[in-house]
Amino acid sequence: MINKEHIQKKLAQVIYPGFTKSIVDFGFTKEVSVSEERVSILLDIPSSAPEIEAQLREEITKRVSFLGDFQIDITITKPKMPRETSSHGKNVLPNIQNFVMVSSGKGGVGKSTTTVNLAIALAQQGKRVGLLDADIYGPNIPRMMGIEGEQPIFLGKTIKPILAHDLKVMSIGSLVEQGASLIWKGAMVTQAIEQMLEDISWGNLDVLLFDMPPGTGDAQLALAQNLPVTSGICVTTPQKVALDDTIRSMDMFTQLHIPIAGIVENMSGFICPDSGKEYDIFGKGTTQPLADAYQTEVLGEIPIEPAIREGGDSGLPITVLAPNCETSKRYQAMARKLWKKLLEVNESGGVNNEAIQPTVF
Ligand SMILES: Nc1ncnc2c1ncn2[C@@H]1O[C@H](COP(=O)(O)OP(=O)(O)OP(=O)(O)O)[C@@H](O)[C@H]1O
Repeated sequence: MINKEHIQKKLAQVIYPGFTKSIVDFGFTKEVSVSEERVSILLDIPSSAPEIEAQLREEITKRVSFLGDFQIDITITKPKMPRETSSHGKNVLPNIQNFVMVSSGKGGVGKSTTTVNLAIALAQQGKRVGLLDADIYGPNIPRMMGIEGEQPIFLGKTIKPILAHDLKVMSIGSLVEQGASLIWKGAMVTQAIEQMLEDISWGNLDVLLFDMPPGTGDAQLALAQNLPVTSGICVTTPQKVALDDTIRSMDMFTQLHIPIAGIVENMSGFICPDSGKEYDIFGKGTTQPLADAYQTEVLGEIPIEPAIREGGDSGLPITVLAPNCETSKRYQAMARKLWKKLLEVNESGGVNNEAIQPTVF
């Protein structure tokens, strides 16, 4: 007679579509019950895509029916499909359900580090994630993701993103000659962003994150004009001198009609690796009043941690190298908050970028 453990073993062989981990490793199997002639399985998955549900049903039925002749009831709960009308205006990437713009008021605050770890945390939670490095003035995502020097594959006119740590990744750094983009201004930036959006074949994704150049410039405007950006995140550090730049960044989201998901306070305190004690080096908790002023939240406080820098330099981000450490848990919590916000934006009617389209004289 088969029991729950037999079924669990079979479910542990079912790989979640598009990933390398199983539905059991992801924690998507919520209940398994077995009676004489019936097996009931309850799954809770993070994707609303019908093809994922269909693939899972087929794969589970195939594996479990191998154990004997009984009825298999599979219940799958999933987030609601975003309404077709949830976004209005121009959208050049309709196969992607959500777009997240990660910005910072100034350079060097840890914007790329945050984007990479947040994207990985979302993928670890079973989302189909893409990461586009649109930082034309300092594209460093390839190094951080361990794909430096890897050449993108061209399929006719389109470019295939590179797969790394369960993400689809593409960087402007992989597409233009080193240093060439440093002198781009105005229309050239707009053109480059538009070209990148058109040429990369992402396939179906739950979310695409953009690592933007620091500041509030042409790249941000070009992106928001071409896609209904579901949410914006501002990365900052706790020093008071960063405040004005952060305000500019938040105002930009408002002007571009981008719903703000929240602020990330990076380099917030220092956790001593020897004692585990936390010290305030640049300060800590200073961004909460700003979040309140913009009626948003602090998505997370990430401490200064040597492993974060080492992870960035070696191509093994901390969320991959040490997924259970305190900092990785904070990135995980941040990913959950972001996902909740994206669902809320879609539920409440989505985003409209019509008002920011270029005016034709
Ligand atoms: N919390 C942290 N603890 C330790 N090091 C960090 C932390 N956050 C970022 N760093 C390191 O700081 C440096 C700058 O980070 P990063 O490149 O992410 O910043 P950025 O804001 O994207 O910069 P840019 O403006 O050049 O794009 C990197 O070496 C990174 O590894």
